[in-house]
Amino acid sequence: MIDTTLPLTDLHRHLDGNIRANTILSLGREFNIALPAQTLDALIPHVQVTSTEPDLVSFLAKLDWGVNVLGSLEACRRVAWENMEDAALQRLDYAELRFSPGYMAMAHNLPIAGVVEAVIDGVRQGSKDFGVVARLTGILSRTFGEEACQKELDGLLAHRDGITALDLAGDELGFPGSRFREHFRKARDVGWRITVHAGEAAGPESIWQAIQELGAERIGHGVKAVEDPALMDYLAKHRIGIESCITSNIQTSTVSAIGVHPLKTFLNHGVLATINSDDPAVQGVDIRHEYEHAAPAAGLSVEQIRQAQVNGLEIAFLSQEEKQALRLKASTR
Ligand SMILES: O=c1[nH]cnc2c1ncn2[C@@H]1O[C@H](CO)[C@@H](O)[C@H]1O
Ligand SMILES: [Zn+2]
Repeated sequence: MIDTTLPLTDLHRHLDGNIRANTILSLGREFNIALPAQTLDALIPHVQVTSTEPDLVSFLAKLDWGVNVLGSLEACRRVAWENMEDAALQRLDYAELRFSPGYMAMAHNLPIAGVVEAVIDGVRQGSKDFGVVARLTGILSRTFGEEACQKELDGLLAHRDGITALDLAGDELGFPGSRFREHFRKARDVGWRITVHAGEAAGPESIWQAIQELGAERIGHGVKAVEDPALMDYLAKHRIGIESCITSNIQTSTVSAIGVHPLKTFLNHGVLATINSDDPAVQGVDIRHEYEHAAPAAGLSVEQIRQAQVNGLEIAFLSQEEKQALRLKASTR
């Protein structure tokens, strides 16, 4: 189902939602952190979603052990580098990795700007070592409020050249985008691209808000857009990309069953929708699973899956020249 003559992209992957269970064990030992289990098998249920969670916030709690073991900046660098190794193992040509430096810094009170620097460094090194093109998106974790997000933004701005875009993630219902207008104005002022998690836990109004007030050029999840025909038309007309993450949407109970996932509706409507992973290690899936199993189960035809793959490069935060280089590489392998 993956067309190997086209670049394979993953535009929506949380680097801090993709910390290997084995690495959690190893860092737990290194920093003497009492983990809920000492063996891989026993740890899995604590760090991985094994069935559907009742809502987004319960799902997000599964990411906590991964960041709780980040006891040093070197640990942050390590998980960033391992994310690039994972990207290569999954045969990605292009990975957009996102991370919340404030969330990663929290448990051990690490300097936020230091976390940003360590992640940039780990991803750069990994990109070289494994030959996968990567870009980084900074996340403001809305769950911790406006002030914490301002500190997070400052840390990201301290290394602005290593960052391509800004995103807003976390508890969408409790912390609406309207609280973060100023943060995103600053991000646009320094020339960052904008993508926002919206229409996942909240309704279509949250997607309108992200576009009109935060300047979102792409939307993470956006599942609730199908409830608003005018929004569907707007997304298609203005080429606002949708980063769909099918398995994630089932596990967070955002979508009630895989057969009714709206990705095929987006594609039928001419929306630039794409297939992505979200938090692979926490979900127990990878991008290939999303293309080969989740997308067909969500009712996508072979042609629609191919269209989603084409869209992945189309809406990537890359220049036309960078996209063309990736197309050429894929078409001649
Ligand atoms: O599916 C998701 N929806 C909303 N927020 C998410 C999702 N997965 C992870 N995060 C959030 O992203 C930050 C870490 O990168 C954290 O704020 C985490 O809660
Ligand atoms: Zn996400």
